[in-house]
Amino acid sequence: MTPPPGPYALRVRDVHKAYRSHKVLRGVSFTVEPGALVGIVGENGSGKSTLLRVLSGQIAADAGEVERRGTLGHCPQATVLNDALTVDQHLRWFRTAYRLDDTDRADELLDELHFAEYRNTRVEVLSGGTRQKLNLTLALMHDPDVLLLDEPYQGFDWETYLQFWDVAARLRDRGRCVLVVSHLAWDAGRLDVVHRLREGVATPWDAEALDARPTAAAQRAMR
Ligand SMILES: Nc1ncnc2c1ncn2[C@@H]1O[C@H](COP(=O)(O)OP(=O)(O)OP(=O)(O)O)[C@@H](O)[C@H]1O
Repeated sequence: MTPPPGPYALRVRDVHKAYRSHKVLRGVSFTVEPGALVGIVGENGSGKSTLLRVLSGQIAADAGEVERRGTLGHCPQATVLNDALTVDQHLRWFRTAYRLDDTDRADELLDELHFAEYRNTRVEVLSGGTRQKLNLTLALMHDPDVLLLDEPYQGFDWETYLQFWDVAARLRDRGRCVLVVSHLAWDAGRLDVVHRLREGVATPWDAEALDARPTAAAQRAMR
């Protein structure tokens, strides 16, 4: 497939990835422009996390090309945190790793995602949802150009889930490329473009065809 001309933040061309004989990605191609909020959906096991790991460079594709313009923020599904450190210690650690002058952006995110009260709490005693908020903050605090977020709101309460989408929309409005892995049908209405992974390839998905509103039962399940 020939990608469309023009500016892009992320260009994926004919990416293949197998685990031994299990062919998970069998020719994934798409292009994401700067300033786009894009969803990757698909059933469990369809290869969404594998695709994000390939896009982030965490694992190598067997074939195909990934071109990325600008800095990367990757929020993996499994949190990579140090139990012995507090939230603040994580922020200082990542400030150094990212070579930032301050933690201003992280401080904003602590407020926006409602977990500033845990600044001095060690990760080992944080709830799963709060760990995930820290995981997401660490992926966003250097204001990267391309964001790869693998179900970043896992364990969030409903208010914080909504807040996450506000944060993602503002990043998109500031020209960032935001890619969100989701298996929740009701997220589709919040996304500019949705790619569905099935049988190893990505195809555009018509969000209009879905009822993008969560049911009351679904909202309760998120609490
Ligand atoms: N390191 C690995 N070694 C072998 N098989 C793997 C590995 N990682 C993933 N798989 C397999 O590859 C397939 C795709 O997995 P992946 O985690 O990418 O799917 P997913 O769409 O993200 O699933 P989910 O919605 O459950 O998170 C699955 O069948 C999984 O068992």
